[in-house]
Amino acid sequence: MEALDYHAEERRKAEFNLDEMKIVWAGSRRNYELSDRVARLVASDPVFRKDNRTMLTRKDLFKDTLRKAAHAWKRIIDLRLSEEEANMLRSYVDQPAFTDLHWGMFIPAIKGQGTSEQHEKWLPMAYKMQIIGCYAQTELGHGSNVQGLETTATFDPQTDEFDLHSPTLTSSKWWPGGLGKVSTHAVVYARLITGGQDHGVHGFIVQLRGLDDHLPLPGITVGDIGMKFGSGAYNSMDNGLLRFDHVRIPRNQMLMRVSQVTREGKFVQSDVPRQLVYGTMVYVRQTIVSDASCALARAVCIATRYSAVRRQFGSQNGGPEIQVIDYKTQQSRLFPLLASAYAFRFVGEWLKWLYTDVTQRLQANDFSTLPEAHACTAGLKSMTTSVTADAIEECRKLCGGHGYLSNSGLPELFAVYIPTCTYEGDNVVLLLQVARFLMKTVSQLGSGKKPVGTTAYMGRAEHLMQCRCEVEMAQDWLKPSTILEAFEARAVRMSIACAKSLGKFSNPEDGFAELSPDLVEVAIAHCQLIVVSKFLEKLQQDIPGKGVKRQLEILCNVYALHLLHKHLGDFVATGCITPNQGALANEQLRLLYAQVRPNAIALVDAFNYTDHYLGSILGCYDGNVYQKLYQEAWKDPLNDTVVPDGYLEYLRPILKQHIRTARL
Ligand SMILES: CCCCC/C=C\C/C=C\C/C=C\C/C=C\CCCC(=O)SCCNC(=O)CCNC(=O)[C@H](O)C(C)(C)COP(=O)(O)OP(=O)(O)OC[C@H]1O[C@@H](n2cnc3c(N)ncnc32)[C@H](O)[C@@H]1OP(=O)(O)O
Ligand SMILES: Cc1cc2nc3c(=O)[nH]c(=O)nc-3n(C[C@H](O)[C@H](O)[C@H](O)COP(=O)(O)OP(=O)(O)OC[C@H]3O[C@@H](n4cnc5c(N)ncnc54)[C@H](O)[C@@H]3O)c2cc1C
Repeated sequence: MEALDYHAEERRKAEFNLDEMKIVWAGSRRNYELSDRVARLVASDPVFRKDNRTMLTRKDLFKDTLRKAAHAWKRIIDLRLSEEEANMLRSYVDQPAFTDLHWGMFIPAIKGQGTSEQHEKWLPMAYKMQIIGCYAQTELGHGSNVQGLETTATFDPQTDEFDLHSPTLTSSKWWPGGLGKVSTHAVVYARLITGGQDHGVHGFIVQLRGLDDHLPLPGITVGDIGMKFGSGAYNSMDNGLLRFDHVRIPRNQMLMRVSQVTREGKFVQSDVPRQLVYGTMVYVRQTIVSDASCALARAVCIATRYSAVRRQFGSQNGGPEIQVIDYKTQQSRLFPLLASAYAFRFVGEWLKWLYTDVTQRLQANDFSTLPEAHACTAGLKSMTTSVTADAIEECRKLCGGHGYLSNSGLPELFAVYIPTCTYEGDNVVLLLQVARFLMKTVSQLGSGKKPVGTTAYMGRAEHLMQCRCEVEMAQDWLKPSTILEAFEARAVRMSIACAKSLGKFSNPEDGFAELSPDLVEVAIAHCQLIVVSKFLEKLQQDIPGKGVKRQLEILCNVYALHLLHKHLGDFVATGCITPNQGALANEQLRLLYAQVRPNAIALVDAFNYTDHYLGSILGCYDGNVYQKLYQEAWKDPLNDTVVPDGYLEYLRPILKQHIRTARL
């Protein structure tokens, strides 16, 4: 008998080839097949069960994380999975763990900042997980201001060692994931001091725990920093604290690609830019952008499927009520998020390409594209995570009361996701980095230096400062060149206006501080332009499959026009469009929502998420929401007994007292 599918009718409405869309979402047929296979592997393995996660105590949750990580490692070895498949497997296990930091930061830090001898020594052990590492940069007193870190690494020429020390309480390392209970090693960021001179922050490989007994080595104090936001969620991670009391490490454990310390204690700065010490952050920021599309897609999948099942009001002649997805307000809140998920997917793909390109150039000692790579990763990390965090909460509201239930999957997704707005660079701090980059680009416009890459549009500032939007009818907003020019003109006009205001200050740094809220808006406008332009570029590609390209065009227009509507103030105030053209964009947006509507369920099916990964009753593939909610309620431990524990001690006396009082 065929399984019941409450979404069958919705699925029939789709106007495009779903299989081809799945391939577009995955990036290629190969990626799709790999990811599909690995997702099913995880979903069918009882060790990776996660439906009881939010009920566990911290200790049980942590042990469960260790168990899953060990089991994942066993599967990776047994099935001889490639590095790519192993990464997919860990992400489908969907439980933050020390392994994220080991593979995601410790190894990349050694790869990016270590010399070839250091690679040979450390990487094989790390790849086999004979050592487990973390990334220990942030301290109790400083996270954003990396140059303000206080831990010291003082070179002792007598012994050819560094002496690592935590001179103050605020110099205690605080937050590194995997540090609290697991890591045997860390890349520690500390101020390098030779011959009494401070050379700024550098990375050092430091062993923290014994490889036989797991006990902290002498001079090391290490532990977990405590419970974090929400239940389950990021509490599976042992974010840690760490103090050094004159811990000695050999000289060759300083990561020496960027600068070296010789046997005599001489500091040598190579011609590699010192910013490469920050290289691991650039790498992780790039991965965070792709992860944002996954998290956003997950929330949107849940809210879309549930919105098609949920009915409220409007029954006619005893017929069914209206599906809430048919309310225009629901569509105007949901469909831009659906479009954003696709937009972030494509910009994530492009950013991966940019990162690969900059890495290849760095290997060939070409550092020219590093500033742009930094600005793009910082800006897009900031923009996509802020949007996604807000979107998860919006999706919860789109699911009404049931969205607040833990088994909707949304509360835990929110709790696990929101720290992305803070870690790997606070989002505002990162946008200010983008703004600095933009102001520098504007200041060089007159110098004959042609802006390239994502700032190439600034080279057409003269035209963009005075161009007029030619939209006369709603459908004129469907022209890609019209959309692009509006976004370019808005970004350049906001940048130049800010640069002019900055010029009024005698001290540019004072100006930058004073105007920082405006500068953040400039950075956002620039990042939105990047996302819109990369979506439009994607549509230039040959995209096979019936109706697939058409759907993507609709989503791209929804993405761009909803931003235009949301930031209408910017577009009108800078004179890029008139208020009437803004109204036409909104009119077009409504028409686009109607075109998305019949395809909405298929567009979230294209994410190809298993029910296991989604972890949501409201988002389950078959849409059998009510029955599952009802069954699930009875599984709650509170329902193990009919009369709750504590009744005799606390409830009964009150109830009885009430009777006595009533009798008085
Ligand atoms: C749900 C399941 C999840 C599963 C995930 C699975 C896998 C994912 C894989 C990996 C992810 C792994 C784990 C994820 C989880 C948690 C990880 C969290 C880890 C952390 O959380 S780890 C700590 C991160 N902590 C920060 O993120 C600190 C932020 N703070 C900074 O980053 C800097 O401190 C800054 C930039 C604010 C100021 O720094 P500053 O004061 O020294 O610099 P200043 O402003 O003076 O700039 C001087 C010149 O350097 C240029 N410049 C700056 N940065 C550059 C860079 N990165 N590259 C190239 N150039 C750069 C400038 O553009 C300028 O250039 P110019 O001179 O040309 O203008
Ligand atoms: C879950 C989680 C995991 C983490 N994992 C790791 C890890 O593995 N390794 C590691 O080293 N670190 C880790 N961190 C630390 C993280 O990288 C830092 O918390 C982050 O970089 C933000 O720095 P901060 O805490 O100093 O924030 P602060 O800089 O103190 O931010 C506080 C406020 O000040 C504002 N602010 C700060 N500077 C400026 C400025 N110049 N201009 C305007 N506003 C400003 C910010 O916008 C923010 O609103 C983790 C953090 C979390 C939450």
